[in-house]
Amino acid sequence: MQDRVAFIFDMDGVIIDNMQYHVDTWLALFRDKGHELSLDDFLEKTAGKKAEEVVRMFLGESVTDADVQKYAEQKDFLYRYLYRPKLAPLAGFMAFVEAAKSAEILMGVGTGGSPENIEFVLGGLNLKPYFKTIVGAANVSKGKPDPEIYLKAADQLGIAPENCIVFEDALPGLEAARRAGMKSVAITTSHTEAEFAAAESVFCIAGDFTNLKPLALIEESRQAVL
Ligand SMILES: O=P(O)(O)OC[C@H]1O[C@@H](O)[C@H](O)[C@@H](O)[C@@H]1O
Repeated sequence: MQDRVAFIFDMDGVIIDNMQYHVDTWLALFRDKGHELSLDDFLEKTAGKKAEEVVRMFLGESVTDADVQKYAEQKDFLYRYLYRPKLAPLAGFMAFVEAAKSAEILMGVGTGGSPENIEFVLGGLNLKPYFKTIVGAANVSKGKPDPEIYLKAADQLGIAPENCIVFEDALPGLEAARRAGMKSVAITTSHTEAEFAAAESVFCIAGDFTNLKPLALIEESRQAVL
């Protein structure tokens, strides 16, 4: 009998297409603090990190812990305010998780998002019942590309890392999956297909979930030699 497989979904950029809102609100926050950032690679540097890590990355160690917390909350409040009217699952996602549920595939979420942002997305879209575990920024000491988020999710699902398939849109997230020993499906909401060329854990690239079928994907991951 073949080992049981689990799906672990990144949240932002995979379950919903919102990463531009995170970028815009981060840049607004830093502008407000006197730092005009116009980095092409902002997303690559920050996606999937804990918000506190992102604040420290650009404002340094001189900021107090209380201010780091306050700035992260200000940015996330603005993000939720701006993104709320657009809140919707990525195309095909609902049918995909319904099919995975019918096939009794265990599912979890591994995100760098805060508890408030997780509730906003997964609570707001009534998605929480699909997931046996939801690991977020508050549950780990390090955000992506550290593998801690994905390893913790695998552990809570009770599935060995090599039998977990990660769904990711961000390069640090794919690196986290690789370091966790997991294969990945790359979703092109934040990057082009070409930008995933060096991502070693990726066995499948898709724009959204419309053409993805859970059991076919598991078969494809088993055949993939990475
Ligand atoms: O893509 P993930 O892991 O769901 O990460 C979401 C996080 O990604 C980071 O880039 C943002 O700065 C956070 O604010 C956001 O919550």
